[in-house]
Amino acid sequence: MKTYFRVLSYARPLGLLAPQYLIYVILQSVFSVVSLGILAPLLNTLFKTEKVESAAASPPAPIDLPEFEFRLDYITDVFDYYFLQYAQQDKYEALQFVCLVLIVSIILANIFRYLVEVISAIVKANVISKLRNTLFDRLMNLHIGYYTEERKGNIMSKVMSDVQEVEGTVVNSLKAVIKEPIMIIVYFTALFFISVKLTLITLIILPLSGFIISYISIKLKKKAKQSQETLGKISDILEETLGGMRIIKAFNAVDFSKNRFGKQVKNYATFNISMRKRFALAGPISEILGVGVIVGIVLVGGSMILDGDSSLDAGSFITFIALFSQVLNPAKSLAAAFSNVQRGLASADRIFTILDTEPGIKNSKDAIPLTEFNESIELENVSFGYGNELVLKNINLKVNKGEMIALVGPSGGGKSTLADLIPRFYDVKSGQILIDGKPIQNFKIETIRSKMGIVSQESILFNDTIFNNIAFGKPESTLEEVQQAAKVANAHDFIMQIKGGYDAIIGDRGAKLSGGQRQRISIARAILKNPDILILDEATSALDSESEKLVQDALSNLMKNRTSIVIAHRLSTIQEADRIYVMQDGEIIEKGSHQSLIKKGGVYNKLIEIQSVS
Ligand SMILES: Nc1ncnc2c1ncn2[C@@H]1O[C@H](COP(=O)(O)OP(=O)(O)OP(=O)(O)O)[C@@H](O)[C@H]1O
Repeated sequence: MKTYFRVLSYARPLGLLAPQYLIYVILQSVFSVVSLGILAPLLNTLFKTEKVESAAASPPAPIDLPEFEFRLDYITDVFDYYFLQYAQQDKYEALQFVCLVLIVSIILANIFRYLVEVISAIVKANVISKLRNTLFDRLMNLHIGYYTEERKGNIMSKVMSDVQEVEGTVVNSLKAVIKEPIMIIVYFTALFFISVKLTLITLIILPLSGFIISYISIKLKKKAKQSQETLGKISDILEETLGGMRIIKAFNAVDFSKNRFGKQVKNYATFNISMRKRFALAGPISEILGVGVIVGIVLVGGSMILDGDSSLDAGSFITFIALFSQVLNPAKSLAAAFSNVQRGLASADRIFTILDTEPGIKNSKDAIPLTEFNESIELENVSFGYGNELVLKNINLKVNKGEMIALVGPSGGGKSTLADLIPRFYDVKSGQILIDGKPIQNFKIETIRSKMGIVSQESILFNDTIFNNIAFGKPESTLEEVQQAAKVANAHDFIMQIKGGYDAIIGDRGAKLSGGQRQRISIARAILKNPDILILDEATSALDSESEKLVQDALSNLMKNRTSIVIAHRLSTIQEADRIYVMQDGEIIEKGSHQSLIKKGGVYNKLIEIQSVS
């Protein structure tokens, strides 16, 4: 129930539509009832069983036009008045009169039905857009760690197919909460009006079918959840496979991938069939139960007529059955709406797990903007671990403004992790990071990041134009500015040779460019941003020597007059660094200039020896 109201809360700004919806639903049901209700006098006239004969239960139609009263009787009296006027003159005219009322009431009922549908469509579209946007906003605000823990495919399936499922919930819940109950109430009022006894009998039998249907729908929710989860796994595998197609083919892992995918598809099919089976049960069961109730009515009502019970004439009996068969539609639709809502709620629960995830890293309440970087960045006794195990232990490190420091050491030593702490992708477990002598938490995260440029090992490019990829951090840049940055990054010449130049689309993750070209585009992006502090995770992938030189020159241009923290894999590139920190197993084991570390003859010296041999 909580989930349900929460979904509906996304419709809140459309609250004004609610009264309209309510009015249209009432009018739709009233006109539907009227179109059937006029059957009784018509049948009685046609088959000459005058209503007047059953005078004990229903009074004869009044001769004068009745005065307005806010009562159901008033409407029937007005109708009876006109009907009698015609019937007394000519029965054909009475027939035409009834047909006219029938047509008008059916047209009106359908106009209101249309308006009801339009309102549900508006509410549905708005709720879904709002939910999807809120979900995306939340995903944008979550900390980086969330994405290493959660499966990407699962997140994607929540944003796409779960939201789609909730779409059904919105409409169905409007039906289940407002439309169908009103229809049922209006129909039952008419039924009571015709025969209290018969209506009471139906009221005893109907709840039984309701109970059976609700049992089925509760089971449905569980199945729906399992089915959506497997769908998440499918998109997970799909996303991974599409991203790694080259490797899959190179390693002849096509069959392995097919099996992995096929297994989940089979799981989904199994869950889905089982869910659909239950879903499909709701319709036939309610139909059978409904027919059962009608048979009961025919039996009881028929006996009443055969016994000469004066409270029911033939016309009213047939009208009763006709009306009751109509009441079954909203009742069935109510049951179906409930099972649909259950399916949607399973999806809504999954969506809300994302919305309820608090970002692990947030601005503190009194955080101030970091307007200028003037002195230094310092790590004091910093320890950090992704889980319980520490990946960084007691790190002390300082970069003064304008300096370049390098982090080197064996793979897995913790270099990238350390670099991730500075833009606050993660928070330290103990110790602290200081910017200009003040704890990093004092500053607003966005302002810290706006001072930093990050060039990662892997060039992260988007399937867009070269211009947009370079201007990514500064969308308001002019073409001249972008070109200038590209020139400094040694990228301008190759961009001009590509068909379309800066407007060329570079393919998924920059697939249409070479490795070196991709790197130079991401360097151009960092140059355009013109950050004070540069965090550079040097690419490990080997480039040919010409491309390597172009990239190195671009990087040197980028580092000029900036404070840089460079994670170096090729030690030849960092000999000019002010300080080199050698990291191993999460600790800084050596520190100093290139020359002093060589002299020391420790781990750094060994690394240099290994690299000069290879
Ligand atoms: N998201 C993560 N969750 C859990 N453990 C992680 C995560 N990222 C890295 N690690 C672990 O942290 C340790 C340090 O990794 P890190 O990537 O910082 O090393 P590195 O020195 O940069 O290595 P490389 O030179 O290979 O890039 C490794 O043992 C790694 O397995």
